[in-house]
Amino acid sequence: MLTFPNAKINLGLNITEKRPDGYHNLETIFYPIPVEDALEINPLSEGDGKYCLHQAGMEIAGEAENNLVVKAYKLLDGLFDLPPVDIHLFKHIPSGAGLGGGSADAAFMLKMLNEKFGLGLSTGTLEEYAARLGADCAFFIRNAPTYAEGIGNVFSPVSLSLKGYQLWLVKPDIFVSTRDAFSQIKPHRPERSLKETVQLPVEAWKEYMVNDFEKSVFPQFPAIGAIKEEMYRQGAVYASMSGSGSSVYGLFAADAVLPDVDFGEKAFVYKGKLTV
Ligand SMILES: C[C@](O)(CO)[C@H](O)COP(=O)(O)OP(=O)(O)OC[C@H]1O[C@@H](n2ccc(N)nc2=O)[C@H](O)[C@@H]1O
Ligand SMILES: Nc1ncnc2c1ncn2[C@@H]1O[C@H](COP(=O)(O)OP(=O)(O)OP(=O)(O)O)[C@@H](O)[C@H]1O
Repeated sequence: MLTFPNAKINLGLNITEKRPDGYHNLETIFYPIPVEDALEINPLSEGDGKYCLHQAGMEIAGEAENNLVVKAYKLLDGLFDLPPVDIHLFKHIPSGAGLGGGSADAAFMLKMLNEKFGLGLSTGTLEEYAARLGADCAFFIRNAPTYAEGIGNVFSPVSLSLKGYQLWLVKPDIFVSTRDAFSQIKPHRPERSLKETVQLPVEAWKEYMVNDFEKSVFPQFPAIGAIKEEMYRQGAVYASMSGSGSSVYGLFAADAVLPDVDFGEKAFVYKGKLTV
């Protein structure tokens, strides 16, 4: 069985307070985008292990047992004693990009195992299991535009469609540590909630919709801020960093012509139409 976990972007990201446990409460909107990994499971007949992970595409740091698709398998295996599986993961979504690629893989693995082995888990239960694997993971179960608060794990649906807009996404060859990015933030409540801001026309977002991480990340990595400026120079209706970076996206009108821009040899670049 084959599935295609997709990435997300953050539309706005307000970090509102630091919690006693060291984490931060925030509000953001997760929006699915058509940048995808490929993930396949087949019955595993050789050896006496319960899983075997084969990886291709972009490299992922860390051991196989720390891969979130393996963690997802182990979680359900612990509850349902699943048959052994052979896992193939083709990595196309850049990691450490604020695109939630690892979280997407984990959530899609849960959904695929549920279907393949007829576990009968409801969407709510899958979300609960996904949340154990990472705060962002649960979003990818429904995979629809979502307003998130708490530590990014308390969801409500948001009525919004960017279908038809062109997305230009650039992830430069720069690593931003999410933990460090959080540690440099002075949390505050925005003047108006993102829930209201997102209902404004997309043309007004530039003025009101903010990713709080930009304030600390751009001075440290000016090349990331420069990508956002380039997006606006090229006519973006709205541009922002996603999550804690380092990727930056621009939303462009359906008929805009997006030129070739050199963002560096190792930069990941995607251009395409939003489909939801
Ligand atoms: C900022 C977002 O990209 C928004 O989409 C995500 O919430 C970040 O999620 P992530 O990359 O999966 O991050 P995690 O691996 O959960 O957390 C990394 C580190 O960031 C800090 N962290 C994370 C989430 C949060 N709400 N408050 C925090 O302070 C913690 O120090 C944590 O140890
Ligand atoms: N299947 C996976 N794909 C990518 N990274 C994985 C995976 N499993 C575990 N990881 C680990 O998770 C880390 C973060 O990866 P991810 O692709 O989710 O990045 P991110 O863009 O920072 O996500 P976020 O939007 O949640 O900040 C990687 O550095 C890697 O060590």
